[in-house]
Amino acid sequence: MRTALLRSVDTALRRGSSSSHFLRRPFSSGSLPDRKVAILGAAGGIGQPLSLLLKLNPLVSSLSLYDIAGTPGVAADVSHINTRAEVAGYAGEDQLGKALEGSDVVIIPAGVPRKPGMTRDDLFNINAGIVKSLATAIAKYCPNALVNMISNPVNSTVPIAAEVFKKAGTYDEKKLFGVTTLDVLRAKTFYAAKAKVPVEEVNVPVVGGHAGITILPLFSQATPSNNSLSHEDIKALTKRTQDGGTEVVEAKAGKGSATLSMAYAGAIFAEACLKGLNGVPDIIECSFVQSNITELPFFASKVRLGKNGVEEVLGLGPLSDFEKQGLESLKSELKSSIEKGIKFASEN
Ligand SMILES: NC(=O)c1ccc[n+]([C@@H]2O[C@H](COP(=O)([O-])OP(=O)(O)OC[C@H]3O[C@@H](n4cnc5c(N)ncnc54)[C@H](O)[C@@H]3O)[C@@H](O)[C@H]2O)c1
Ligand SMILES: O=C(O)C[C@H](O)C(=O)O
Repeated sequence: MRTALLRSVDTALRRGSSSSHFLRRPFSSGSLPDRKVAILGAAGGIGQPLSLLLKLNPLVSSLSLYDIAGTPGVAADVSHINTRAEVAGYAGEDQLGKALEGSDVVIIPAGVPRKPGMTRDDLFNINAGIVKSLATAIAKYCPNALVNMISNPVNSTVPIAAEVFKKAGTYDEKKLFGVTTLDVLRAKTFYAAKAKVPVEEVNVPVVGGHAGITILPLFSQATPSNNSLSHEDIKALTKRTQDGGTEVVEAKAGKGSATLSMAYAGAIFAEACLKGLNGVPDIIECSFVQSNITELPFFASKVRLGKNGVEEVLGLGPLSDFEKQGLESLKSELKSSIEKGIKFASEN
């Protein structure tokens, strides 16, 4: 029973991403380099399942779980799982340095989630300060780590972190990522159901940013293609992907936003970063990064990951007229969210 369960989890996880290999058994960690991953906000709704998924990942040798409180319990719990990663829990600001020291990848799901009726930007006032203080500590204790920003509003928190790193003299644009993987998972899931194609084979790039209309799925590039989808179908799929976060917030009715699907998305993206660091070729994921593929200074698109983080920001590829229109419409909102983050970091 246990073996059958593990096998089906394994298959599901591996199918979720072409690059994912969680739980592949048997695995040998003998030839894998040591990699420390820190999760900031590890006791939260995303942090806990994300800690579990990373404990299951053989690429992780050291898992550092930090939060303002509650992390010793989470760490003790996941540490009993018989996988490679050594787990340590750190609680409170005086332990943040220790949690971060030596990290190769830092994942940040720290901050408040939405309630029904709120936009992601409504979280700015609380989360901007949290992200700023955590970025300040990263600049001090692990300036070379790849930073995976999950905390919302991602369109502003990534520019905030960039400004903090610039001020500290540690900014490397190749090492800062807004995690938009959940948008990609949603686009794949919704497309597969509508196009009636096997979900594990689907690929759909999602570009732009991570809020409302700034989330732009490129269904014209979806594979396997399905030419029988109408313009109305594509419009509906686009809207559902853009509103995916809100769909979960409303269903949870005041108990937060996506946590389980986000933990899975965060684990996929962190694994892609680790594979890139380890020199595995052709690791490509969408992410919100410093970019010059449009006139905006940060933009989500496909990026190739390598030993130093972003190896190449890939272009948008051919867009349908509907997508071209979506791209033009998202620019002003995305620009002002980016500027809001930069302004906050420079004034505070
Ligand atoms: N990028 C995405 O696609 C995506 C998806 C889902 C949620 N999110 C965002 O992720 C964030 C977290 O969501 P959640 O559901 O896990 O919330 P949560 O409230 O369940 O957990 C957040 C955790 O952050 C901790 N925290 C607060 N301040 C901290 C600090 N200074 N240092 C360390 N930890 C701190 C809290 O103690 C808590 O444990 C929210 O901002 C949410 O909007 C982003
Ligand atoms: O929607 C939210 O507030 C959380 C997250 O950004 C999501 O897309 O699920």
